[in-house]
Amino acid sequence: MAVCAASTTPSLRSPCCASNPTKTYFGFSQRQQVIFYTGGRRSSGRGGKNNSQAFYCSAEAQTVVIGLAADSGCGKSTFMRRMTSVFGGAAEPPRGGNPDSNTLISDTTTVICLDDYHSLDRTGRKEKGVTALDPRANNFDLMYEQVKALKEGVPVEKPIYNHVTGLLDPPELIQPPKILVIEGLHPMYDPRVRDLLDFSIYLDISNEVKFAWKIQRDMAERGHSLESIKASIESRKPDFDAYIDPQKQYADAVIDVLPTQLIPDDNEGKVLRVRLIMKEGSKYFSPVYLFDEGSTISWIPCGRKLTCSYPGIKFFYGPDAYFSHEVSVLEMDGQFDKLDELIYVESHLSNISTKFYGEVTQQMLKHADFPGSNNGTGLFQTIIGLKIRDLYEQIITEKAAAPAEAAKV
Ligand SMILES: Nc1ncnc2c1ncn2[C@@H]1O[C@H](COP(=O)(O)OP(=O)(O)OP(=O)(O)O)[C@@H](O)[C@H]1O
Ligand SMILES: O=C(CO)[C@H](O)[C@H](O)COP(=O)(O)O
Repeated sequence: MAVCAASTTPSLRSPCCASNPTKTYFGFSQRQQVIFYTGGRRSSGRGGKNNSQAFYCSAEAQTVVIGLAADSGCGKSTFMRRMTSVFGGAAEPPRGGNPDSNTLISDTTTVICLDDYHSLDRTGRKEKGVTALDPRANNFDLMYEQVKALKEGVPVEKPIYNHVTGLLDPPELIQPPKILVIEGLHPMYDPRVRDLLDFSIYLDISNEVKFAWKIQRDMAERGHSLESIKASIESRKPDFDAYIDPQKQYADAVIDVLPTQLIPDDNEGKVLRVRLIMKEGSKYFSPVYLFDEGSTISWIPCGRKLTCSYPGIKFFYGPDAYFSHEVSVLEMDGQFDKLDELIYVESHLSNISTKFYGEVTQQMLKHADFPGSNNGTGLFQTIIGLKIRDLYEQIITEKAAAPAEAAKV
């Protein structure tokens, strides 16, 4: 069957669409299936009812879908910026659209924020006494339908949750990208959505570190008081524990961020111990390793090749079990003094899916101003970005080979 691919601009529509001229709607052919959303509204009050309608033709699966789960303020946006940068080109909100859109589009990737599937707006949640983390405040049916549609190459009209006003805004048109990233509180919560994911990541930020980051951002940058930050974290905790945290058991990779063990009783949260937990046995993802695959290794690289001031840097690598899954764990405790010396560490890591020697270091240097660039958060986010590129290329190569193989038979 010919692939009726939806392209980002009507003029670039694939020949099969062009040869089936029909009325266009919002700039794409009505022969394509479009999942419409009709629940958004600008006015205040209770959350709108979400409906969807499906139209016409089908398309073959073509979009690779990545899930990124984490609590609010835990580094999802920073991770996304690192990941999209691996594919080149800047990620920007949809051109000419809602200035408060949460979507980021680049040549290869589209990142949608799952906050857009809140079914209750801020007032609605307050009236019902539920947090945004509560599944009752989210429309999982629509999330499933729209992620499925995009994965199948079908554009959707996705709602927008406006973080400035706290309201549900009119929807925006999302075209199927090569790589769709769904980031937010619940990408792995609903089993139907989970099954659509080709790869999933969970950012597991320990309470101590989450608190330190919240203070840094919400107190220093947004003028919130210490008490209000504490109260906000406490009020979210029961729902976080019930609905968000359990998703980590489904992730292909978890970035676990903990206080350092190099400074006794550290409670500043500035020096971090970061663990990259990688599930074994995934078809398109083979874990990174240090020195020797499958061995257990402790490595202190400080010395002439890596400048390390107090408290130094310590790596660990080895096999482990995580929610009864076999995993490999790569850990880095401490921070780099000179980012360009990271090349020394990179040269001892294998399976990092780089295209040339030093690509990890180059990516890290490119974004030296991003939070976490001097520690394991930035390093592991960059490596996962490269692994996602590799996974995408494997899937695309396999799909391209499939018709040729079938023809041979
Ligand atoms: N690796 C890191 N090291 C230190 N601080 C970090 C790191 N990642 C994020 N932060 C801190 O957390 C804040 C939030 O980061 P970011 O905007 O990436 O998170 P988010 O999960 O997208 O947040 P939200 O969901 O609230 O938009 C940053 O402003 C920074 O203060
Ligand atoms: O947990 C969150 C995800 O980012 C937000 O708190 C949720 O989306 C509600 O947003 P707001 O606080 O702007 O009403």
